Amino acid sequence: KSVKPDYFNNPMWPGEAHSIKVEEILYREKSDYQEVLVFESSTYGKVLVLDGIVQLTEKDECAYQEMIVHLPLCSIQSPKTVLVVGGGDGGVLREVSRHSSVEHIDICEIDQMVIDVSRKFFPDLAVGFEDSRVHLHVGDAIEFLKCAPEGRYDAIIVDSSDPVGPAQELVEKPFFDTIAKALRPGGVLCNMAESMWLHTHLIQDMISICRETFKGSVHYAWASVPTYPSGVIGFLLCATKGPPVDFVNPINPIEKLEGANEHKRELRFYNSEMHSAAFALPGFVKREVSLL
Ligand SMILES: NCCCCCc1nc2ccccc2[nH]1
Repeated sequence: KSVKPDYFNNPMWPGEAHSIKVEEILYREKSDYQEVLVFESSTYGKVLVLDGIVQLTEKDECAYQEMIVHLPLCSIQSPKTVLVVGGGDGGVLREVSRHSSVEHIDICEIDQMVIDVSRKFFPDLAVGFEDSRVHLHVGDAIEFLKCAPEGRYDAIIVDSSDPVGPAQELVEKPFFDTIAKALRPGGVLCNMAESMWLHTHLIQDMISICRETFKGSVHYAWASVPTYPSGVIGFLLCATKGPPVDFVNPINPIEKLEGANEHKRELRFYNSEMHSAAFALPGFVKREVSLL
């Protein structure tokens, strides 16, 4: 008899499970790293699921992709070299390419299957790979960053899956050390930083590591993503020692960027007001997560 999976027994959000109505399974294979699933939902468009965890849906991916990219890139004057860790669906690349000051984009994604699946089922995200500034490296970001030249990047964006299994190392101190080394002085890091409703301990751990590693500033922002557990996702923003970075008031507002809103599809979530508002935190977060 088939054993019903215990939906409530999962490491990231024990005791809760989320359901989206499936109209049709479009793809389901195991890569060398994870199970890759794509299905047509009845109300959120196509959905990408890795090892049972929703990574994105066509309806609300804009919130995550736009915020994780423009929160860092609009916080520095003229970003030129950018590294994307993960992000194999291409959505982050689509957003980075809105910035005409950017000259070189490296992306390091470990799973070729995610790239292939995105190209086939999520053309509006995979369009990011078509930009001539993009240089794709399929492999482990831990190794990639160990070999990265010192001070190479203005911005590094870590679009990882959850720190369970292979991505666990992406929230540990050695990895943050390699990131700090690869960033120029006053360079910025933005990485996915879980949910303030569910993971304040993990967020605190990450902030403590980052405060040690990035002598500059460390900030926490968040956005509403309805198909993520608890309905929100957080972002950790760090700046290396150097010209001070004001994350809350964008020095390089997207509204002033020529062509940022036309090509690739207009912005659907991010703007400078959402940027500043994203750093406003509830009382319980201020108490549980010390950002000083
Ligand atoms: N590259 C996609 C990043 C999101 C992965 C899935 C996910 N969704 C989340 C919601 C709350 C906390 C952690 C989460 N992790």
